[in-house]
Amino acid sequence: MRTLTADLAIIGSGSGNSLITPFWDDRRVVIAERGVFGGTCLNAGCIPTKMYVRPAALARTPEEAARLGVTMRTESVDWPAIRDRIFGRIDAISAAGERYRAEELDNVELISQQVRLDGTHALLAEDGTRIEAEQLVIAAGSRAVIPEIEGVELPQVHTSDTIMRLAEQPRRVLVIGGGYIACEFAAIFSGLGSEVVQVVRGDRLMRALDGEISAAFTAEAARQWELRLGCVVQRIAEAGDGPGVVAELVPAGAGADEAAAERLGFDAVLVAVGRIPNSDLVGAAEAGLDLHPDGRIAVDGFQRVLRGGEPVPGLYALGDVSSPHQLKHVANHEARVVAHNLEHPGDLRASRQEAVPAAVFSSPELARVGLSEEEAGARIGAEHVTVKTQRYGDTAYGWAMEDQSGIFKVVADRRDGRILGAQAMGYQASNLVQAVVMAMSFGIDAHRAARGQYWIHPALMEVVENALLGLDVPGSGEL
Ligand SMILES: Cc1cc2nc3c(=O)[nH]c(=O)nc-3n(C[C@H](O)[C@H](O)[C@H](O)COP(=O)(O)OP(=O)(O)OC[C@H]3O[C@@H](n4cnc5c(N)ncnc54)[C@H](O)[C@@H]3O)c2cc1C
Ligand SMILES: NC(=O)c1ccc[n+]([C@@H]2O[C@H](COP(=O)([O-])OP(=O)(O)OC[C@H]3O[C@@H](n4cnc5c(N)ncnc54)[C@H](O)[C@@H]3O)[C@@H](O)[C@H]2O)c1
Repeated sequence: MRTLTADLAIIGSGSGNSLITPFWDDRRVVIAERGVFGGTCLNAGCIPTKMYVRPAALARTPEEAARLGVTMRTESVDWPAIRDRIFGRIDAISAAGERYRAEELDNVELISQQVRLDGTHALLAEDGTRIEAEQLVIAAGSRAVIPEIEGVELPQVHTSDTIMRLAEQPRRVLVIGGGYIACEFAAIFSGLGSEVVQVVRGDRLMRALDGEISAAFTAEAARQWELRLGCVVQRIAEAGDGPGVVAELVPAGAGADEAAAERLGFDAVLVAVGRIPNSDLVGAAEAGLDLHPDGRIAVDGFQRVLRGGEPVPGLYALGDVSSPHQLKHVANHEARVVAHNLEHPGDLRASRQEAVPAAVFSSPELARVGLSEEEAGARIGAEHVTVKTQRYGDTAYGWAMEDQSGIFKVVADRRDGRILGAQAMGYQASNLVQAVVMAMSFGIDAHRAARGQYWIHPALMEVVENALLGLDVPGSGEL
């Protein structure tokens, strides 16, 4: 059995890879990766999905153009060309990153295997290699939940890991789920011209969002692709007469019912019903680490892993394996915090928990930060909450776009004007929400944010200005 000793050992080459700063040049580092080098965001997450979102949005352009008096037509979509452009770039970045770590740095050893904790400061690889480390970081990410549906193991059934690499664009796609991944892929495939059926257990999409935004988004989605709300897939089977599958849909809660089942044919199925932390793959429970009920590794404010409620010195976790957010910008931030704490154990920094934004790059785009109206009411009492929902269509740029659906909702405490959150649906929603992220992060109240700066006229950002001006907060109405 080989034993390696290291100053730092890292599980996971996603956000974990960024921990290897110049500080470690004269120290020994081991990084373990069981899958493709570079992690989820690069290889199968944020980056390739958004590289599909853009061509899908372009393919939808004729609809908007028609409202503005311009006649356009999307002639065709070349799926293999789109796919190869995306993965031609991504696969090369992943391979170069792996080569750099494996071959070009004398102080870093890449273990391309699954590793498990052996206690809190050692790892065991599949080939028996033992790695003893003074400090250790668990950055093992999360993986797709596979629902218990008969036929889910068929090759036509995909997760987000595989669906983007299909050889051909599917003519008909079944999307199971109503969250981030399902809503992004439903928009991608429908934009590119596939027939999409999205099956959701509940009565609306993106239920985690503000009720008003999620209801408006559900209506917009239903206009663009087929939505089956209050429905579940009870079985998927080979079609028999071709390469596709047949899926049986039944009302949610109905139980197995042959007679009530509706049978629909598809070329591909995407299951997107959530992601679970990879704490089991690293043997976190066996090592005695504290776990949340959803399987996340428990950490303190400095990202130190907890064991029996106490931080384990020199053991950190970051990203999807420990975060409730499962977002890349959160994993990146936590990696910067952990990088600092590894290098300065006597001067620990805490990770930021406030004003965490997120966007869903669907059609239309969605974005959020902070509390929804319902959450704010529960937190400070509904009587103290003031909200404003600003329609894009009631601003100058909204007229230019002839926008019919965009909305930007902001929530504040009417007593002191503190901004509590914002949610948006529409063109560039993710960029618009960033203005509120900035105000919340730097403690700028709603009136100051609206009136304490210039807003470029007639930019789309005036949607945010008008939303802030519409709140009933101290100072509102003043020039
Ligand atoms: C389809 C999709 C789209 C997304 N889009 C966005 C987006 O637009 N914006 C956004 O903010 N977030 C998005 N996300 C979420 C984002 O990708 C994740 O939050 C982020 O990548 C998590 O980073 P991480 O470093 O925690 O984990 P990862 O990047 O997943 O890295 C963990 C690595 O650890 C490895 N590993 C696990 N266990 C072991 C073990 N025992 N031994 C060795 N190696 C191990 C894994 O193979 C993996 O490579 C998306 C996710 C998906 C799936
Ligand atoms: N743009 C982004 O930032 C982005 C994009 C994709 C993914 N992500 C991250 O990845 C995470 C995982 O994405 P996701 O879409 O898989 O999860 P999600 O939690 O966003 O949505 C899961 C959906 O599946 C449904 N569901 C759960 N169990 C089910 C079952 N057994 N049968 C049918 N439906 C079921 C839920 O009701 C929900 O609609 C997200 O929460 C997000 O943090 C982020």
